Amino acid sequence: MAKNTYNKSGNNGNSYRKEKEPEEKKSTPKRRGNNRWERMTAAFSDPRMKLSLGLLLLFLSFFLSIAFISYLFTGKADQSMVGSVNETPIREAGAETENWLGVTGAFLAHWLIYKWFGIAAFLLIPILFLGGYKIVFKRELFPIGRMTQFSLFTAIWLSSLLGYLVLTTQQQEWLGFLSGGIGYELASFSHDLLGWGTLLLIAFALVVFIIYFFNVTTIRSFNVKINETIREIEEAGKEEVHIPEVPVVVPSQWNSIPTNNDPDLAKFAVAVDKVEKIAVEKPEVEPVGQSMHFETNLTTPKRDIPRKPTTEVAFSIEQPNIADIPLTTGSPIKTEIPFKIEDSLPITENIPVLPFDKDALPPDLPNYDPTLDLAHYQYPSLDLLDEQPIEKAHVSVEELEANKDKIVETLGHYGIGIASIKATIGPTVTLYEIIPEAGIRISKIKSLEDDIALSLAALGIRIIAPIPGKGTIGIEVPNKKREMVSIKSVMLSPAFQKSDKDLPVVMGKTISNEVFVTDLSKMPHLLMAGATGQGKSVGLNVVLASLIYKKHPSELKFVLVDPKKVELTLFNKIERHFLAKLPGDEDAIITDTKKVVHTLNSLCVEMDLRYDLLRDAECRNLKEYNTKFVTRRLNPEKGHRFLPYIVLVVDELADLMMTAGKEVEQPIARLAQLARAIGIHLVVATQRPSVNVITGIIKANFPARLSFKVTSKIDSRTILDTGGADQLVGQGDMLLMMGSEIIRLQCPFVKTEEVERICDFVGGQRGYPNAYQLPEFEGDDSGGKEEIDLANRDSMFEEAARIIVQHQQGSTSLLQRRLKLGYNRAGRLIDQLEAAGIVGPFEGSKAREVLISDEYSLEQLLNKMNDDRK
Ligand SMILES: Nc1ncnc2c1ncn2[C@@H]1O[C@H](COP(=O)(O)OP(=O)(O)OP(=O)(O)O)[C@@H](O)[C@H]1O
Repeated sequence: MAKNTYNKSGNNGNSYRKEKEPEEKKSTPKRRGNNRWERMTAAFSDPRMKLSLGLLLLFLSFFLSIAFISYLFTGKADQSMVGSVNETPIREAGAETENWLGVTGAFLAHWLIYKWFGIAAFLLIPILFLGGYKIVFKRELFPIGRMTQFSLFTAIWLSSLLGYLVLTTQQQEWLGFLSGGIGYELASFSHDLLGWGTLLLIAFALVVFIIYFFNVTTIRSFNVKINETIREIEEAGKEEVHIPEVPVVVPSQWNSIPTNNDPDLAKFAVAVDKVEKIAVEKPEVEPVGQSMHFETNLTTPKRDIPRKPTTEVAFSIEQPNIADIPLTTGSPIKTEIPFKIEDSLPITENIPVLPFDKDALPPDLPNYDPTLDLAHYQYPSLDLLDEQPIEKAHVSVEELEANKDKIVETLGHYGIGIASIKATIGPTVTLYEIIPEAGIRISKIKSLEDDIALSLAALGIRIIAPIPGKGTIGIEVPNKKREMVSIKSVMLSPAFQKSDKDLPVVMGKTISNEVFVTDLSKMPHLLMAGATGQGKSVGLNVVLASLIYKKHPSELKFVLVDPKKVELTLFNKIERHFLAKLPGDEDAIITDTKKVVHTLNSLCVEMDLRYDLLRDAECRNLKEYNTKFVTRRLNPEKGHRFLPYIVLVVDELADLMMTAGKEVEQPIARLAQLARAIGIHLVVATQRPSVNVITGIIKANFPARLSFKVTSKIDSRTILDTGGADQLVGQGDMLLMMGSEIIRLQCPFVKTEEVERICDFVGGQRGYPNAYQLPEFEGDDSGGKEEIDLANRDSMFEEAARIIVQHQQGSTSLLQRRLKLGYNRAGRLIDQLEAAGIVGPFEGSKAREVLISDEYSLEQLLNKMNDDRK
């Protein structure tokens, strides 16, 4: 890895050295000769002089080229003239000379070729040309130093070789120009000493020159050099894009996204558009949260070099520390990459660094099918339910007329005139809708409710004044002979059969004999009340049966709480299909109050886990999340899983509230408040709808409330915020309040044997190996905490501390997920963190308070702990 160095002297070099003291500062006296030398160098540094010198060298190179070429043809003829040039007047000599460049051309060629280097003298020409070109055009066509070395060696070496040729052929007169005088003399001298060994010497000289010239150190690298040279030539048409050392800051929040094969390998991409991808192997990486550096060269064909910074560079980084980075969905990291192509391109603006989507799973995978684990599961059929004799509610014309007359008469006693009256016969009651004469106040009619009931001599008169959305006044009068609404009859209805609701529940029949199907996921929780024997247990069975009929075991789990210990035991049989329980518990149906508290808190933990998953997946609710999971857009290796709905059924809240009070109230309220989005729904029943059971906080979080007959108006108000439930006629006659609307319904009847048959049918099929496991909940009742020895800290203590502080959330489940730990170890870690003062004490279902606010303070604390241990 190249490191940026700097030069204290302030120049741009990469080396650091002391600058020499300026000569002037030395106190030695100046000599006169120095002045002349300075004037000369000053004259040569004059740009005009430089240009003239450069042109002179270029001129000489052309001059010699012509003179030398001419010499090859005229050299012989001019030889005698050159030999007698001192004795012959210059004009005469000029007239005799045949060289194209006159006496000077002939003279220079004769000396340089014939006398000195032979034809190797031609190698002087490129030296002169390159020197002149460099001075004139301020550009180097070829490294002039290397060219000079090459030319001088070759001139001597070639003339020696040719000299040896001339010598051994004894053709000096004819061939002497090939070797020149120097070559011939060297060859003669060597021949006298070595004989034909001269050739070996010449060959050896060539090898030594190559070694030095190409910087060869071994024979293998010699080959490599040649290959490199070949490659250099091949790459001559390419230009190099250099991306200098770039700091890429990995925020502490960002995730490592380990690969399947190599958990230590994290990948990042630098998007610069187009060009090609390049992988950088193992650049140095500093710890996460700080910066890492990489440097790379992009080689790309010249024509593809973008004028704008449009390159994509992908590089992989080995990060030994990255396995412990908390996994979160990372947003792109931005960094600045100065991007240069030989000064010709502008430096780029911000180039985003994007994480590779490793979340993306192979696109050709089919959708995930949650039902495949129990692919042969058979939904229960309606044949399991009893055929009920069709006993329609029978209200005779006489009964209708008599009731009508009584209503008109009773109201008449109180001065209320009736404009019109009509009757609708329901399964349990008949609704008389009346339109009073003009000027009658509705509140007056409502206040006469009891008097009218007395006059009609029947129980269960309910006055609805006015009927919402109709503007009429309703008087519900129980039928003398009521209709039994069988569960089979309502389940057979298209409203239930064709329902596409997420959690469809058939609630019963309305006053106008319509089957009423509701969606529990929309309710999203249901509070049920009713005096004993009025149909609550039947109602709960109807809810459970509806869901079992419509959902696959992979989509729905029940948590059943039955303090009465008898009502829900039938559902034990479907434990491995539809029930959820705490790990290690034998019974799936919870009857013990202490276990109820644990289970409720465990559901709160499950809720928190689910919220984390939804947040990671950037989904707003369970449906979106599951859709994303099914379509393979969530990676199971990151903890994502298909999330079934969980329906918590509590039969008899009153018992629990009496024995556990707040311990039960808090988690129920918390679940009711928050659990709707993550698919946990509550159905809570009580026979005592008093304010100490249905507390304000519980009531406020259950917008959907259902009441069977209750014993008093006060109870009715407690559950429904209005009277009316006390006027019901029992046996499944009920009022359902959803928001501000109250509907009277007849709950369907399901016998215990029918429920048993359904459970036998489901339970008789192959199920999951176990009930659905709820997360373990760490209660504060698990006996006194053992003394925590911080000297023997868990090996993951520091990582756990960092995660907790980074997220500012002291939760065991967070550690479980981030560190992939079992509950017990994560729990121990939390205890140690508490002992170390990093998190606060246990706070029920809420996450513990984090006492360290930032990572810096944490590191200080950790360092201190490490020092103490030493
Ligand atoms: N929907 C219904 N249709 C007809 N009869 C019903 C209906 N619901 C309940 N009954 C009758 O009322 C009886 C008592 O019902 P259920 O056991 O559901 O009452 P409960 O409210 O659960 O009482 P407890 O609180 O004592 O358990 C049933 O045995 C049945 O005869």
